[in-house]
Amino acid sequence: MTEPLTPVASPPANGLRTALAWTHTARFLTTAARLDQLPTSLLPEIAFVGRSNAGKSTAINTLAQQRRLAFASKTPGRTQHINLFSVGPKDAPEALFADLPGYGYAAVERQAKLRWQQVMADYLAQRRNLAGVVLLVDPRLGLTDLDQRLLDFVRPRIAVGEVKLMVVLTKTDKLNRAESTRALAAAQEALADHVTEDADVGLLLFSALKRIGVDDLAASLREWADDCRARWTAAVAPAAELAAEAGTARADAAPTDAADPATPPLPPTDPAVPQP
Ligand SMILES: Nc1nc2c(ncn2[C@@H]2O[C@H](COP(=O)(O)OP(=O)(O)OP(=O)(O)O)[C@@H](O)[C@H]2O)c(=O)[nH]1
Ligand SMILES: [Mg+2]
Repeated sequence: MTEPLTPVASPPANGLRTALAWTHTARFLTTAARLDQLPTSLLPEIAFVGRSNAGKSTAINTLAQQRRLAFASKTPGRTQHINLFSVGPKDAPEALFADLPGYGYAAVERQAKLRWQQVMADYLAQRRNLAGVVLLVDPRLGLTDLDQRLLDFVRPRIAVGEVKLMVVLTKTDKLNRAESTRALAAAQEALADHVTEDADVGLLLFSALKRIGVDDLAASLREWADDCRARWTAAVAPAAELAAEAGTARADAAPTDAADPATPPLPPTDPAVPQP
């Protein structure tokens, strides 16, 4: 039986504090204009996606408790690269956040739109260490066709639980209680298709301005990262034992994004190292 989609529940207060302390460690790692320019990483990566101006960069800044870590702006289309941030101890990062360019901004010329659509499609379908997608949605617009098309790129990975999904309704400071309730119900309905037995799909009311949902989002992202690392370690441990028994080295086994995306990534044994 498929569980109905309910808004995420808050974990205990001490868990929230440690999760926020964890997201506060976010720092810039690198930027890339194309998928093949992104460093291969063995760390769980969490992508922030959504329409232009939805509040992706602001959400990252709020989680990081920094004003200008990710470049937020009133002008839509500001983020034009994939920007990566590492999270966790400096000498042993535990996850990456990826701020992706927004879509749906009318003034972007057609060629640029098509190019970015391809980058996003490739990223969502092929990025091997992708652990979760945070889809930021302006509740006054709801989930649009573009949002659904974006989700379609990653739908098979969400359906089997390989990639988790959190839909964050942003700027709820602009809504009254009744509007928030309606927005939640509409999003639940729009997401119904993605809720399968194995999928991990969450829904959250959020405001960077009023700090609504910030703690809960931090807690979910931390849990995703921990869960992913544990799963990857468990998946690889038997293979590593066999390899050790057979005396084979595993140094050449690092995942690449060109490889079969269905194969689970290897566990993060090393911090993310940008590669040329
Ligand atoms: N009232 C309110 N405004 C917000 C909130 N979050 C973001 N904004 C504003 O929305 C605008 C867009 O925010 P960004 O974070 O730059 O949006 P983005 O999704 O990164 O946009 P692109 O980089 O163009 O894709 C800025 O003016 C933010 O100040 C919020 O929670 N409440
Ligand atoms: Mg941005």
